[in-house]
Amino acid sequence: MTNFTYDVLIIGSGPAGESAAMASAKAGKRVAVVEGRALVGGNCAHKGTIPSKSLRHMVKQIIQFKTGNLFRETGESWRMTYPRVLASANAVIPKQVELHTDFYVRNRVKLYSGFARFLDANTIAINLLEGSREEVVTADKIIIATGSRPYRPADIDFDHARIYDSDTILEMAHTPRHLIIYGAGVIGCEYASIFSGLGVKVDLINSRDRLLSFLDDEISDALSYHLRDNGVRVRHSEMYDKIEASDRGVTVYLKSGKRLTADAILWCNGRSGNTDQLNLEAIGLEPDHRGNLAVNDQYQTDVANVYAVGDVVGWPSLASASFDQGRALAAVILGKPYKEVASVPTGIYTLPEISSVGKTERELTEAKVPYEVGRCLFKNTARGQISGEDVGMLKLLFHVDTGEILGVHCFGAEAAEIVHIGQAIMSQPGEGNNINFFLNTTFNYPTMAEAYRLAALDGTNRINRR
Ligand SMILES: Cc1cc2nc3c(=O)[nH]c(=O)nc-3n(C[C@H](O)[C@H](O)[C@H](O)COP(=O)(O)OP(=O)(O)OC[C@H]3O[C@@H](n4cnc5c(N)ncnc54)[C@H](O)[C@@H]3O)c2cc1C
Ligand SMILES: NC(=O)c1ccc[n+]([C@@H]2O[C@H](COP(=O)([O-])OP(=O)(O)OC[C@H]3O[C@@H](n4cnc5c(N)ncnc54)[C@H](O)[C@@H]3O)[C@@H](O)[C@H]2O)c1
Repeated sequence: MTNFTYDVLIIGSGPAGESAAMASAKAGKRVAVVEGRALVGGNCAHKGTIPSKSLRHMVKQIIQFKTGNLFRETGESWRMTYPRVLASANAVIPKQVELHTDFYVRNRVKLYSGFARFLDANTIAINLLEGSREEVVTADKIIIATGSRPYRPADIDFDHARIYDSDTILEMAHTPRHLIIYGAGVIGCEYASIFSGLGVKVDLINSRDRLLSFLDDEISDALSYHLRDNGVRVRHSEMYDKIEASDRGVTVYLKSGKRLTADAILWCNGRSGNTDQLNLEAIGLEPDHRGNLAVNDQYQTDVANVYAVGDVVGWPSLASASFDQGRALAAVILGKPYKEVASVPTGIYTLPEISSVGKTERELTEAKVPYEVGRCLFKNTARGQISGEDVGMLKLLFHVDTGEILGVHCFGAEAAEIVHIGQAIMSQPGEGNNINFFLNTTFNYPTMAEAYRLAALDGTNRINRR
């Protein structure tokens, strides 16, 4: 048998790479991780999930402060600058790095700081960040967990000071008065909430005819309403023709003939898998046009000992799923039972927050499933009234005949948290998944979770009235 330097070598220290590394190391494998950045945590900690969620948290605090009864009485009027809020938000990144670095140290995982590329299916050359040296290592199994980056079309000048993507927006050193956000996917909608919350005038340009069309229609409609209510100008079914930037501003020429001018533009239209620097030709792997790699249900690529997890395999491109994919892959490698990551809840940190799990009304209608809807408006919960966070709704979709919960859709305060109650019940086997759970269980009061009881009562009352 060949004597490799490592049993498992992982390229990338984001959630996918880290969880694969930890699970392999805990099982006694000799594990190494190669990370192109000087610090671990991946784009998740440095550019994506963590900084954007931290920014959003700060903005939410500012809004609460400005709109809270007590503070409003003081009559103070002030504006927070984006750089000031960003600096505060970014304080979480070093904490994340410290936490995650410790995981590698404690689990004796060798960390290489440098860029990895394949020499052959078992051999990696690492261009070390320190000393511009190259080191060559071998491994029995190699995991590609290199994540993704913002897609940058060639006709847009991303070097211009007024043109940002979701990475470079974290370096913007001023507060624009007017921002165009091009691309109304999850990232675009979240940043539209952040900037409108800071009082920036936002135009959100969507190439499709509704926002986040994978959501339940009612929730997507609610998001459109509330973004508009917060001052965002949402423009559907628009595509750019060209984008011009000058010292005075940036202009987006739309294919519809419209012309929008603002102080800056944030490009949020799609991401590409980080595969172009891996020298994949050396092992005969070819990514798709978005830079993503195809894998089978064991996260194995077309090269038997080379696997891929996280954003680089495409859907669902979430930190939450990436952690689980890494762990599932380690189980595959260790020959243990594993569960492919297939059902993932949605948690979208717009203002208001959105979360869902299971089927939408549209999907159930198309599949001809007889279902009923139970709703609870947060303004009708004691907790919503006390906290003042009374915008929002919990919606339960359940089978008319069996009571099986088929979908949970929520927007408003703590939506991404409370959806997990429904998710836990939906994952119970057999009759354990039933709307009656919420009628026969005593919840703490006053809580947002009480919304489940109220929604279940609403839904079952509709059926009982028939
Ligand atoms: C703005 C934004 C907000 C987001 N918000 C959320 C959210 O709220 N919830 C959620 O679940 N997900 C969210 N996501 C998605 C989430 O960040 C990603 O799904 C997650 O980071 C993917 O993890 P990963 O391990 O695949 O890779 P990444 O986190 O992308 O990390 C990959 C790492 O590989 C390294 N690397 C790349 N190539 C090489 C190489 N050749 N050699 C060595 N190292 C290399 C990179 O430097 C990077 O550190 C968000 C993403 C963005 C952009
Ligand atoms: N809270 C969260 O969970 C969260 C937050 C931010 C990002 N993310 C992850 O990051 C990923 C990237 O987010 P994003 O907002 O850049 O991408 P996205 O896939 O949501 O879409 C971005 C924009 O590109 C458009 N688009 C995408 N594919 C298209 C196609 N085939 N044809 C035409 N237009 C298309 C969309 O309509 C949208 O306007 C998401 O898939 C998401 O999983 C998650």
